[in-house]
Amino acid sequence: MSKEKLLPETGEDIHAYKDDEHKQEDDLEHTCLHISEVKLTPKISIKDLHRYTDSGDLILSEISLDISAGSVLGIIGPSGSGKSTLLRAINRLWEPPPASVFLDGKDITMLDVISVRRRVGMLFQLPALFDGTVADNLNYGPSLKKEKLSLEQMEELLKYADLDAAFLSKSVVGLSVGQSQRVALARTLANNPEVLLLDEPTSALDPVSAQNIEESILDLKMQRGLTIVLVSHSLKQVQRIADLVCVLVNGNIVEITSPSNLQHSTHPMVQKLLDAS
Ligand SMILES: Nc1ncnc2c1ncn2[C@@H]1O[C@H](COP(=O)(O)OP(=O)(O)OP(=O)(O)O)[C@@H](O)[C@H]1O
Repeated sequence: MSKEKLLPETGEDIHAYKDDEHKQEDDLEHTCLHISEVKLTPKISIKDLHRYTDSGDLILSEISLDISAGSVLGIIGPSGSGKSTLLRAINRLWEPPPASVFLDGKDITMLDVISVRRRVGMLFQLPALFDGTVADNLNYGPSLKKEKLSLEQMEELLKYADLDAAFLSKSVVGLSVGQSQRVALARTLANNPEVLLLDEPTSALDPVSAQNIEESILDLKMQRGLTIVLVSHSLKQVQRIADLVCVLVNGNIVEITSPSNLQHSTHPMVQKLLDAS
């Protein structure tokens, strides 16, 4: 139906119509603003995060960065530069100062810690599994919510972790470090996290398994829309899979850039990392 046919005949009503039209435009503007605001809110936002040891030594200094939803942030830097400490702040493995780490715009110190850890899953460098079978381990998180994974779901989780379905009935005792690390990845994914924190997830893997895990990380981003923060010692790995690279040196961010731009960095540590890679 055309607008002309809808126009009322009296002047007063015309104003009413125009007001209505403006209201609709305003509503539309509001909706658009709302949608763009939602899109612009980073999944994780870190503002002036700092940490000192009990003896007053600096571990992290004034760290600020935003991580977009559905992206992979790679964190690299020399040993002891604060990478794991930064990662651990994001799911409150240590308590960051108030208003320094935000999840979907909410200060994580104001959220229930269990729900933060469910939404933000973490895979440790040396993961500890519970006694029992691989299936028991996968079901641990869901069982806390009185849920049980189907065989199909468990197989899918193992696939992301580059493990064969035959592992489900195996006891975790006797698994190699690399296999344990992959079971731990599947167990983390079983909680359906929105964010995945990975602390050197391929450090104990052979090159082929490492490549498969890298592909899984990209699948998790593309298929499940996960936001992923990856700490790695391999600059090449970060360049292969990250959307953004953050370089930490002595607890400070010295560079945040795209993987392709990293080579243009003038920071000596970045040059050193590039030369060594
Ligand atoms: N709870 C703590 N108490 C005292 N010192 C700490 C604590 N946590 C971390 N540190 C120190 O802070 C520094 C950064 O440690 P962190 O593990 O974050 O570094 P990293 O970059 O992940 O190192 P790596 O690459 O070797 O794993 C190190 O010097 C470490 O000894």
